[in-house]
Amino acid sequence: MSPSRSSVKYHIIPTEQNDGNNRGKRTCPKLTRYKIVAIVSIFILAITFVVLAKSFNLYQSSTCLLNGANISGNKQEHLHLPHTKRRIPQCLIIGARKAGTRALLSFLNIHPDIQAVGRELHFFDDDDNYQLGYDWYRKRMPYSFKNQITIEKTPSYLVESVAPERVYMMNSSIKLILIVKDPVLRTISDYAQFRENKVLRQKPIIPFESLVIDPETGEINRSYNAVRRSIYCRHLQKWLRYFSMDQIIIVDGDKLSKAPWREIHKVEMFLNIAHVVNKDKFIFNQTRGFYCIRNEDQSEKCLSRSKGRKHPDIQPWIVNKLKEFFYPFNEKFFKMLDRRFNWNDDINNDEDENN
Ligand SMILES: Nc1ncnc2c1ncn2[C@@H]1O[C@H](COP(=O)(O)OS(=O)(=O)O)[C@@H](OP(=O)(O)O)[C@H]1O
Repeated sequence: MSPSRSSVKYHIIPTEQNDGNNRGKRTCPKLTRYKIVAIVSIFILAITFVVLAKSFNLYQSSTCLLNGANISGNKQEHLHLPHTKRRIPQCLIIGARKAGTRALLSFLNIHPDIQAVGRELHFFDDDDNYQLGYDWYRKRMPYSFKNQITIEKTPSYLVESVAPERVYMMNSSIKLILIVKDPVLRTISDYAQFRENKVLRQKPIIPFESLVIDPETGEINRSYNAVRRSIYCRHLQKWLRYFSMDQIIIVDGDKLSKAPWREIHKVEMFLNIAHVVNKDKFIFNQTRGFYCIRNEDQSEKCLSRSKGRKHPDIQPWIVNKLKEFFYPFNEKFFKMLDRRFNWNDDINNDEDENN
């Protein structure tokens, strides 16, 4: 006989939820609440840890860039770390063109207290750029911490007459770096660049002689830009109308090629920053004939191929003529600095300064 529906008895099986006093209520026992609090706390701690680790990592990688990987590029310019902002430079490399300005900037940029602008911004010498204002200029600076010095280099600032006053109006206490090399070598280097550009564009090459020698007088052509740029005393004079000599450091470009750490040490002192860029930071590259930056992994970072290019052979009589020509200007320059360079050492020139 099959049991009738009404006679079947169903028993409720007690469960955790519907058992005893707690029947029908969702409760959270004390232990579980603690568990939740603990899990949430661990989660928050983990997130904090990840955020901290990330910013530390970012800082490390930016230091790495500063420590050498950034010789010709300007990668860190785009790194916007917390507490950094773009600042108007507190220091400028004003020239001289072809004297080693790029090497100087790149080597200084190894220093953690320095942020260098990779590009030449031509702000103070180019009217169109200057019209764009300080904000345009500032926006082209790399991000920097408060304690870091921003440096910009544009070698034509040295020779463009408008530049000193404009720089002074922006910051009268700015620090200026002028790197110079033997004016004869500098003139030839200037020509070598001009010549290479012609070759690359497949344009006719004008010989050095026809540019540097005035065909009418047979003397040095003073209006040839490569010559004009090497008359350092004239350009420095214009800067000294606005700035005192203790705001300007003169770097020896010839020495910078041979032992960069020595010249950089002088600049570190001038900028009141610790001596960091020592000999260990460089490797001599035999093929290039120049020092390159030693990266942390011991690899080297050299300047681009446009630096240290082969110079054309210049006839000795032209070289001698150039030496004689620059002699009095060099003497004047040495007097202004109260310091001599060896550029005039092999010349017997009894003439008084006549320029
Ligand atoms: N370490 C290192 N590597 C390569 N080149 C070096 C270095 N140190 C100094 N120099 C010299 O720098 C010269 C180029 O000068 P600038 O950088 O001022 O040139 S520019 O005005 O920016 O075009 C360049 O001139 P050239 O040799 O005529 O090419 C070099 O002599």
